Amino acid sequence: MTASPPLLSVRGLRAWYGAAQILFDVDLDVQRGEVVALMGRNGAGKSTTFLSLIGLVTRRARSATFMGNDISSSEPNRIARLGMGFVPEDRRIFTDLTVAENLEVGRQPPRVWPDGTSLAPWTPERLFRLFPNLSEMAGRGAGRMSGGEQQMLSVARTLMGNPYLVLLDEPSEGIAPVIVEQMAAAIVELKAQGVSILLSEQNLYFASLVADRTYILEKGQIQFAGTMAEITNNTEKRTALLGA
Ligand SMILES: Nc1ncnc2c1ncn2[C@@H]1O[C@H](COP(=O)(O)OP(=O)(O)OP(=O)(O)O)[C@@H](O)[C@H]1O
Repeated sequence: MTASPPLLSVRGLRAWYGAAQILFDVDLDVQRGEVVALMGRNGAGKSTTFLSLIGLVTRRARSATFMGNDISSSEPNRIARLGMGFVPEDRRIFTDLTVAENLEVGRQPPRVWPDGTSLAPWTPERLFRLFPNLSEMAGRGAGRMSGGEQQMLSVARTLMGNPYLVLLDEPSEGIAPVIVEQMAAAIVELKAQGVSILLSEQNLYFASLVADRTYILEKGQIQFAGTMAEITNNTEKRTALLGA
């Protein structure tokens, strides 16, 4: 039996803000069902990698495929329609809508994998089981939530789109430790339910809790690719690339 092609496969990804080149020949793959951590210090290029994948910055790639489709120069709305979900670092929830209304904004039709397996559609009820905090505040204005609760809502709203792959930008950043633990537990549960995730993360502890593999960026280049165990045991790389 041959291995199935990666869900996401990128080779030679470069990106620019104006004249400034930020990414240099980034290669990465995500297989169906994997949780992969894109790591690196502040300014290493993690968010820019995500923005490149969803088509929001100037980018070029030798090749970039998602679900077998060439996305190397696709518009953001096409990439979203193909089933790539994105949770931005700044969350972008609608603060004048309730939690339940925010979820409805994200709702998209159910999807079926090319092999015929269906993706169990996300509903508010199913998401409330994943994030019990949200269920207690379904009618609350989203502006009256803590940063961590807003982060959960942002993830939940993206899942309402039934994405094949979720890009999650710094899920643990700026939230209280107890919510960080809940977020990690939710990601582990999402993986158990078959959701594929590429997340960016600076915190090695958090990444070790949730991810199978990691790519570590430094100055816009991948400087390490391997399993979480490999980076945890590699003191030299860990210190040099993550200061951890
Ligand atoms: N809109 C922009 N215009 C110009 N340069 C930018 C812009 N956004 C980011 N940069 C630069 O691009 C580089 C990579 O930034 P990026 O936000 O991708 O890093 P990051 O790894 O996600 O870090 P952080 O954790 O701080 O978000 C940095 O040098 C940053 O200053």
